[in-house]
Amino acid sequence: MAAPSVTLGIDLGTTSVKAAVVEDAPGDPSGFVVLASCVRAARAEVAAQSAAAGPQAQEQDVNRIIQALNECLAALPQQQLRKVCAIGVSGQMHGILFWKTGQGCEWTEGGAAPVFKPRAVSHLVTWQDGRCSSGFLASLPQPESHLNVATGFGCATIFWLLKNSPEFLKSYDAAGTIHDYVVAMLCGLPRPLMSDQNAASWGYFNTRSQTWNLEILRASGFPTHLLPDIAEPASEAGRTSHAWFEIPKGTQVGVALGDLQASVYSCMTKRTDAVLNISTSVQLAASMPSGFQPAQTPDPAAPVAYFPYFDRTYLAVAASLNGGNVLATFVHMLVQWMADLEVPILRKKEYFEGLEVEESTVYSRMIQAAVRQRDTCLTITPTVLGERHLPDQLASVTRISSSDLSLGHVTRALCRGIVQNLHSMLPFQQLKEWGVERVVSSGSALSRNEVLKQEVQRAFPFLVSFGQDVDAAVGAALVLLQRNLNQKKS
Ligand SMILES: Nc1ncnc2c1ncn2[C@@H]1O[C@H](COP(=O)(O)OP(=O)(O)OP(=O)(O)O)[C@@H](O)[C@H]1O
Ligand SMILES: O=C(CO)[C@@H](O)[C@H](O)[C@H](O)[C@H](O)CO
Repeated sequence: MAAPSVTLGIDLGTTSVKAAVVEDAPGDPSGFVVLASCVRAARAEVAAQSAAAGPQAQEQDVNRIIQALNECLAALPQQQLRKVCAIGVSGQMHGILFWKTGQGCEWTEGGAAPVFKPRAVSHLVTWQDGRCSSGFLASLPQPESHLNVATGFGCATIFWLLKNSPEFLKSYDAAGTIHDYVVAMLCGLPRPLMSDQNAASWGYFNTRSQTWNLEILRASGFPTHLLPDIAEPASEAGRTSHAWFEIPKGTQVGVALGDLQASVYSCMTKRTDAVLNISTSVQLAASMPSGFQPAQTPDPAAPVAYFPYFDRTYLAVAASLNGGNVLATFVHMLVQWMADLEVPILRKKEYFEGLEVEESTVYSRMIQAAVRQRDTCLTITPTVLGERHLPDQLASVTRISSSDLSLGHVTRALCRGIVQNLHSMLPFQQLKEWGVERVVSSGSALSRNEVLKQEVQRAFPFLVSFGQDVDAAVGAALVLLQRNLNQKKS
């Protein structure tokens, strides 16, 4: 049998959903070609289901995420989808949604294309959720894991719901990340499967033994039946239970990856590469030598964490919570100010409190202004979400002089601040000590922002090569493609 070579990759990000159709190309230097790709904004933010979650809550409507996914699939060339033999999925890590087994979705096959729609599902409580205060986290049992537990991690969210909304939890009997949910729905899985990459991102998971901390969790009354079964990342989760767009029923679907690992996989070609991804958040990752094992107890103050990669290897990662989302917050603030001041400009597509504003126009004007403003003394520490190792250190602006207040100055200072904040977490010189020779970058917040690119070039003591904006989707496809090719060879 021919190895499946046309593979669909999907990345369910915080801001956008991306899809890419990738084919094996032995003649190409990279070994593959991207036949087609598509990105759609999810615009999924919603008010929290529980009022007790407070203003720090961050939830997304799963219907809107799946709608963006459907729009992506509909926009891809249907004749290429017909050739898809395998589907790899990745997405925003740490977050959690709940559903009722057997009722998580409904398939409609009568319309233009067969699709599934979410049914008995909760909102997705995302990795940006801030409902678990430092005090609440300190009250939780100590995990038996090298990774600490932070707000926005699936298990912390379950603990919070157990305390504040126990009735809500009783309405559901399955849980997963958004990408685990999509895999479970595509295959009609009775119980969701989760890779160690995503399990580690929920907390209370031991990567060495590949098991959840069941005893510790049970002793605290945690509903352990909500924890998914563990399986190798990109191993076969199942086969599509229905035709999906033009993708045939019975197509192989891989166990979902974390978006961090998928982005890294798409562009780390050598062990001496480090990967810088700037999308909604930022990650700077370098691979640890095989055999490396992180210390078995978490260090809550450490800005660098070790995330499981493939084949029991680890990535050393500075995962900053403050990346493109900081620029997005600034854009929302400007738009809100324009609405408050009733400035009748930029009337086009998006509604904001009655005023229609095209956000992409705001992005392009502020980026152009900062391209012209090549330097600034204005200093912005952009940590509006805090950091996992410093949750209470919020953003600040210093060295404000009356000559440095233009849009160009502020945008340049914001972009510089994002890069400097990352540098404070993992000094770039450290990469050299780890043997890194080159930095490859990914993420659309970077690929679409010339000023951010300039600041990256300025700060890194390396050549930085810039990638495309659908990297995690390409990575999700590639892992599966290469796994299938290797299985064919062996
Ligand atoms: N028109 C634009 N021009 C430049 N940058 C933009 C524009 N629109 C959004 N952005 C930036 O892109 C970021 C989102 O990037 P991206 O679409 O890669 O996110 P994502 O893949 O959903 O994120 P993640 O993978 O972290 O979940 C926004 O936070 C914002 O900073
Ligand atoms: O940015 C994300 C989602 O859009 C996250 O999944 C990050 O990848 C994650 O927070 C981080 O990289 C690891 O903690």
